[in-house]
Amino acid sequence: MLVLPDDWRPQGVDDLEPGAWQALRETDRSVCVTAGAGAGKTEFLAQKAAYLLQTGICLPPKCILAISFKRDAAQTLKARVGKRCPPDQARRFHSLTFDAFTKNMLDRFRAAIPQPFGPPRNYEIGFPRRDDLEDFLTRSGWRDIGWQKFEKAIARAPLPFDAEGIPPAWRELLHTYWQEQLERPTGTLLSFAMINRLVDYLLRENPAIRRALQLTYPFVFLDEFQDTTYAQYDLVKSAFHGSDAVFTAVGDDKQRIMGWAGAMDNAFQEFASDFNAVNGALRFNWRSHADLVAIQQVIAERIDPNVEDVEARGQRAVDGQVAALWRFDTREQEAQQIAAWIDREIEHGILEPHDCAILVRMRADDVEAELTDVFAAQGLKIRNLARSVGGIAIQELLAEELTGIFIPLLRLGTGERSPGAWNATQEQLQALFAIDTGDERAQERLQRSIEEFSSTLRAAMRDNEQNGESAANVFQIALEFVGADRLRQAFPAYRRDADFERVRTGFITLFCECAEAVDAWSDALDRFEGIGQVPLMTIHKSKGLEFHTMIFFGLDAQTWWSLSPGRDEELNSFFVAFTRAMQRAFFAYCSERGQAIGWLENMLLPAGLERVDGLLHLAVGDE
Ligand SMILES: Nc1ncnc2c1ncn2[C@@H]1O[C@H](COP(=O)(O)OP(=O)(O)OP(=O)(O)O)[C@@H](O)[C@H]1O
Repeated sequence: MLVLPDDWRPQGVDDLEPGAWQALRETDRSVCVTAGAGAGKTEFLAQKAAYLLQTGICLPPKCILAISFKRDAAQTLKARVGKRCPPDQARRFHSLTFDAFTKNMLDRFRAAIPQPFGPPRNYEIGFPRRDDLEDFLTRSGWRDIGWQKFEKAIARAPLPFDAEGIPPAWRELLHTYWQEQLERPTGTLLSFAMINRLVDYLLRENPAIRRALQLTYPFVFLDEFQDTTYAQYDLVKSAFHGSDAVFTAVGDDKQRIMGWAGAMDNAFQEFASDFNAVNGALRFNWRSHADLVAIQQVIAERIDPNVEDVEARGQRAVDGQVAALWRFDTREQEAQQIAAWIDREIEHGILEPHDCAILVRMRADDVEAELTDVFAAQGLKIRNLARSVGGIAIQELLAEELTGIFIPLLRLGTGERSPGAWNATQEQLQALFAIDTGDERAQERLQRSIEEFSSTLRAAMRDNEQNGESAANVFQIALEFVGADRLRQAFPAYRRDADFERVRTGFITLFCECAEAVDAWSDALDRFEGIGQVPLMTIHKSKGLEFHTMIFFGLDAQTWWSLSPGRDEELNSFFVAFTRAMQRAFFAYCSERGQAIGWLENMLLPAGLERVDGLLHLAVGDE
């Protein structure tokens, strides 16, 4: 059932701000929306997708392509549209990361890439390190140019290097590098930067593929546009420039943290001029309350003295300090008192463990080792999202399609009532088995097969002792029910063996580990998802997330050595992390580890933050 555009209302939220309404109704020409942290950019894109699909402005078989930078951002967007639109509409919303989009294109149209650049089907994906590039440059007699400059040239130079402006000697160097990677005796090795160049070449050389892409996607969303690299932007232009595609680009210059990786200096201006886009702006912050927003603005002004005022829409739900600098004498004291503080907050019903994130500058594994026992003594469990399980980081694994399908599916076997898991399974399998929502008989058949599956799974979980072996077995039952082939066909990201195996192995590894650690299957699945655990992550990986309370851990001059004025991106990263807090943000450091960061204190103390020496008075339960 379609809705008239004038009758359409946002779903899941009461309303949108005026700027968002304007940008949502802009469906004939491209629009470029700038907005600060928590302004609801992701939410706005989800609402705009619902608007286009539910009003029929984007009618079948046309689809919307949404490109994000991070896997969790792409997943969040997809989930929000999935919640608001019936499956046959939600299926036409394709939310992918930039890398997933280019890799899908390569895997589908590899054969159309002109030789000698077309890679074989079984290429491997690699992340060349400094040593690899320096080794190549040394062998080629070009060491003096520096590996970083060469890395940039690989990422930027359009294939087949015949563009004006590329000097002949560079052409030869790049060509030799590509040939080496394509013809390695152990198999072709491509980086995502190279995949981008291949797809850009593919689109420039094949008007029919380009046209098909344009016909499929009359609407294209670009999330976190501030981090678009020159190479990614070239590819967007190769794919859509000159077409009727209507773009909606959203972003925030203050959250630009990928300059080191080649992000454009002035992405918004270039985009607005190339795609004749109108500008829009969002002024609200729905995430954080006014007291936190006031501090955010102090940091924002450091990044951009002309920053616009923001209207805080979050409601303050806590008493006492919402931000402070916590100073400790020793590391032991620091860990113990923070654990005691979190425990007390949980006891008072202010927090759930997973609402309180611990953010570190780097080396989350070391911090995990440092905190685990101290937290355990307090009855708390740390969930290190950066930890790798079977070759994939837990944070990445949790955002995988496979995880999204198998967690609710496995919950059906635990014997606990879970309408959420049942509905999620039904919706996902409906999409996976391509069942039409109007086909009642097919729906009934699906229902029956889910019932049969859940009783088989229940028996397997009930009749076997819960351990790693039985967990692997239970996962296998679920995989056979869904069908590995079907799954891999439905998700292009899993088509190559290596990609599917990496995720499958990661899932089994973590699931087995969780099954060993607790006694009930439902607890194992909760543990897998991080429910009831205190998340630990690096500030870089906090982008796009939000938490009730955040504790920046080890915020001393040594650990955060690079966070200094003049290092714009470090300040931007810090701003991104700080703006994840809905209610409170604390900065902890201890004298044993290093000095306080002077410039940070100089910025935050005048903004109203206090320095608190130790938290002992709080840990004993005093209010
Ligand atoms: N119109 C709205 N009404 C109420 N809540 C909203 C609205 N828009 C967004 N929110 C809520 O505000 C929070 C921030 O929204 P969202 O994640 O979309 O912001 P964002 O601009 O993408 O954030 P950031 O760039 O800081 O990651 C979320 O919890 C979201 O549910």
